[in-house]
Amino acid sequence: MGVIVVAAGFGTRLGAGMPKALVEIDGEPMIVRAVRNAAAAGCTGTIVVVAPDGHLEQFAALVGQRPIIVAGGAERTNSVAAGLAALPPDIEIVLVHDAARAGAPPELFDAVAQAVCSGPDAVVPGLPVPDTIKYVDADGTVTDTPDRAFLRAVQTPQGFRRAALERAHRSGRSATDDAALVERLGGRSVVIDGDLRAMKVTTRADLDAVERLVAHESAGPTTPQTQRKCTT
Ligand SMILES: Nc1ccn([C@@H]2O[C@H](COP(=O)(O)OP(=O)(O)OP(=O)(O)O)[C@@H](O)[C@H]2O)c(=O)n1
Ligand SMILES: C[C@](O)(CO)[C@H](O)COP(=O)(O)O
Repeated sequence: MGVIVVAAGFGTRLGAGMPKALVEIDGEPMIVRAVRNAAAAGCTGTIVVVAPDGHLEQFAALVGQRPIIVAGGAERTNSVAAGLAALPPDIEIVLVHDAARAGAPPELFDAVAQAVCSGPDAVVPGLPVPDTIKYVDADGTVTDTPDRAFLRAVQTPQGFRRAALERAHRSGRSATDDAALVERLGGRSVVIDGDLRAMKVTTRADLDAVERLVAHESAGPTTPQTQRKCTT
């Protein structure tokens, strides 16, 4: 299995004055934490890190020898495509992960990989949505209130049959997640249980929340970060 860790965004909404993947959580850059968690999953073979153009050497020094490092593009979709192009040809299952979700644990990578092996084109971890969601039109008039029992807030890593992901990227479309590209071409995409630790750092408030989550975890019993067995 290959894992593409997209880390080429600049983190405008966080406003840290550096690429977001270099911002530290508990004293460790997000890219280091994300790659360590991906590498600890038993199913992981090749790792590709997609870094901001102009920062490749800096990222290579942080993540060590194992990952392949490539430059990203203007949009997240372009960065995923760059990572996909760098994967060795024999890899058939691909996970796409945001460095901004650095706390996603190794067991989530393995759960996604195993679910892909059971048949669908795309597998997405997701959590129930606690708020009531409204569809609104341009002037704010509510056009619908979907039943939240059928809604999930989706995370990464998202897993794919490589052929389905490549086909989706060849469509030339853009989307905020890769599964949507697969779904638009009629691919079967399924949601499995997500994990709170995979929350995304977008704003300063998110970074503070993740720091609190990590502090809370390190105060309790720890999960050993040993190499896990892959059953796919
Ligand atoms: N051109 C881009 C844009 C985003 N990403 C990556 O996609 C993930 C999710 O994107 P987001 O959280 O929106 O990150 P940024 O684009 O950095 O944030 P912002 O929109 O605030 O600038 C991040 O790990 C980010 O590094 C990427 O590799 N290439
Ligand atoms: C892929 C993603 O993390 C799933 O929730 C999300 O869609 C990324 O969106 P962003 O706007 O690039 O943060």
